[in-house]
Amino acid sequence: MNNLPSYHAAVTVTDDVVAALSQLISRYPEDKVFLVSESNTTQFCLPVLQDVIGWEKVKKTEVPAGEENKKLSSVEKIWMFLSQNGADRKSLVINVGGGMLTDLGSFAASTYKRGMDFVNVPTTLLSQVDASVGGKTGFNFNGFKNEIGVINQPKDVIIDTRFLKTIDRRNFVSGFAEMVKHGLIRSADHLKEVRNYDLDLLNYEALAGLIARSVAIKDYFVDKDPTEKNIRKALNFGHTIGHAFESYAMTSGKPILHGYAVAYGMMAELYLSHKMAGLSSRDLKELSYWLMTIYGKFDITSEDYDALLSLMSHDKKNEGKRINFTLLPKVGKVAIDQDCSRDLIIESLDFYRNLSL
Ligand SMILES: NC(=O)c1ccc[n+]([C@@H]2O[C@H](COP(=O)([O-])OP(=O)(O)OC[C@H]3O[C@@H](n4cnc5c(N)ncnc54)[C@H](O)[C@@H]3O)[C@@H](O)[C@H]2O)c1
Ligand SMILES: O=C(O)C(=O)C[C@@H](O)[C@H](O)[C@H](O)COP(=O)(O)O
Ligand SMILES: [Zn+2]
Repeated sequence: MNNLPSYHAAVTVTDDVVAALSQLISRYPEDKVFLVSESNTTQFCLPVLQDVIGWEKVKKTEVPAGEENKKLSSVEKIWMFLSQNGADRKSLVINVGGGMLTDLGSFAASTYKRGMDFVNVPTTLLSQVDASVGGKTGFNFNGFKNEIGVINQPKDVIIDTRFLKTIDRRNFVSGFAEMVKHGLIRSADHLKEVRNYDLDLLNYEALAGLIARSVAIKDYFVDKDPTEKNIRKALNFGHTIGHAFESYAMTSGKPILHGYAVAYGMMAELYLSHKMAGLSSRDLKELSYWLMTIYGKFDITSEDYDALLSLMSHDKKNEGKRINFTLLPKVGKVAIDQDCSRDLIIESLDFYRNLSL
């Protein structure tokens, strides 16, 4: 078990989630521990936790799975469960799921009676390397990604790669995109080891170390700027355009996974990095092409540009009417608070659309 250095929350990468959770639960009154899962993690993940000490006393609820359920009514269901089962400010919520679930459950715990302790047990690659760590919580609202939320740190994050053995390939590859992002924004060496990871072989032993180093990069930025006033925006590379793709796909009835949306966003924002921040044309071509070989493309036409630009204008990093980006002068270096013009964003969407194998 290795505890990564952290700001408020321990981040524990372990091969024994049962022992880690048993130890944490023992610190709370036995009738004050509550568990939130979703339909898939109830099926695939809760059986792993049956031997947690005190498990039979843990009160459990379940919300429907899927990004489309990362919404207010799911939060209300969790609040009602907590309220009807005697949760109080000294209670603990255990969130067992991917990023959709940990965002929802963390928000519900952070707002119930103005806040109770919660621990995240991430069960997807994306949540293990990104979503469960750093305290961003919340849900989608009015067609915008993470429109409602707070930043509030978990008491602990318990990462056990055994949960990853039941996620499907597309969701594995989705999480891989955030690992690529961590390499791009912080470390050429980490990017190299991520790119060398064989997505067809899936070596879980090697993966645990990769996850620990990826989470450490997220931890580095969160530790420096927990409330995203400046350098934490590095973690948002690919997201100004990526979130617009994700929201647009959702409303057009053909949802795309978050990591795929981020990969498409990174392809376009690499172009902006070249034009605005000095990324070499060699790196632009090589990196955008490599991403496309893994993620393919999200089909858009120039007819979609106005809707996409409107979605980008809602990005939470924006100030006034300017659309704010985090860009990449080179691999391992970021340039935050880069405002890009409408025309240049359209150029980046043209670049993205013209990418081909
Ligand atoms: N708070 C943050 O810092 C942060 C960071 C990145 C992403 N996010 C959010 O996270 C969400 C994406 O997270 P995700 O990719 O984990 O999606 P997800 O939580 O929807 O999980 C993906 C799919 O895998 C299923 N699943 C989860 N664990 C499983 C397991 N062990 N075995 C089998 N199936 C399993 C889920 O039911 C779902 O169908 C988005 O809403 C994104 O906005 C938040
Ligand atoms: O933790 C952060 O900060 C991030 O930006 C991590 C992102 O990967 C994640 O998708 C986050 O939810 C996006 O934040 P948002 O503020 O753009 O909604
Ligand atoms: Zn993300």
